Amino acid sequence: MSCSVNLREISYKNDEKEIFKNINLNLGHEEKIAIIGSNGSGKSTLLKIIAGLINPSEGYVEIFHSKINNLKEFKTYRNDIAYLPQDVTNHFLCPTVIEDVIFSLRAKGVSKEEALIQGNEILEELKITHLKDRIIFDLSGGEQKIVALAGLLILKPKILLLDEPTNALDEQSEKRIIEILNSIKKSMIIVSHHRSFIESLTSTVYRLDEEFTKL
Ligand SMILES: Nc1ncnc2c1ncn2[C@@H]1O[C@H](COP(=O)(O)OP(=O)(O)OP(=O)(O)O)[C@@H](O)[C@H]1O
Repeated sequence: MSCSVNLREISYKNDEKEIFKNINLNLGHEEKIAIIGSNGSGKSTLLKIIAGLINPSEGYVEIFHSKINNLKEFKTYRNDIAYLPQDVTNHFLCPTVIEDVIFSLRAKGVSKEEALIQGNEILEELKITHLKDRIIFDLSGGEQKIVALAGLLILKPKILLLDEPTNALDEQSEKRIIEILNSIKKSMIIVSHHRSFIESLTSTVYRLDEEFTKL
C-alpha cells in the first residue's frame, strides 16, 4: 500500500510521565482516519509529532516512506503537511481574512497579484468569499476554523492533520466542516471527540488510551 504517513513504535514521555508507547500506524494515500481517546491521553501530542513540531521519545515517523530522523528533516515535507491546531485563535498573523489566507504564499515569494487570485479561489471553494475583507477576530469560532483551513489549503498540502476541527462549533458549522472535509481528497488524520462527526468522514477509527487500538 502506498502510504503518506507511517508511525513506527512511537513513544512519548514528558518530564513527569509516559504519555503513550509503541504506537504503530499506517495512513494510506488519501485515506482519512480518526483518533479518539480520553482527555490527556496524548492525541494532540501525537499529532504534533506527526506534524514535525515535537520529537518522539522513541520510534520514528516516515513521510512518503522516508524515515524522519529529527525535526530538521521535516523541513523537506513542510509544504506537504498541514496542521490545524485545536485552538486557532493564536493561529492568525494578519488582520483580515484574505490577507491571512494568502500570507504563506506571499512568504514564499508569490506575487501579491497571483496570491490574491489563488486566495480568492480557495475562499470560493470553501464558500467563504463573503468573509474576505472581514477582521478575523470579529468572526465566529466556526468561521475562524474555516479561514484557518483556507490558509492551510492554499499551499496544497498532501496531508492534513486536524485537531478537534469541530470543537465548540454549532451544528450548522459542524455540517459545513464535514462537507468541506468530505470534498477534499487528501490524506487526513482527525482528532475528535465527536463520534457522529468522525463516522461521517472516516473509515477507520483508532482509540488512544492505555493502548492504541483500531476500533
Ligand atoms: N506543553 C506541555 N507541557 C507539559 N505537559 C503537557 C504539555 N502539553 C500536554 N501536556 C500533557 O501531556 C498529556 C497529553 O496531552 P494532550 O494534549 O496530547 O492530550 P489530548 O489527548 O489531546 O487531550 P484532550 O482530549 O484534552 O485535548 C497530558 O497529561 C497533558 O497534561
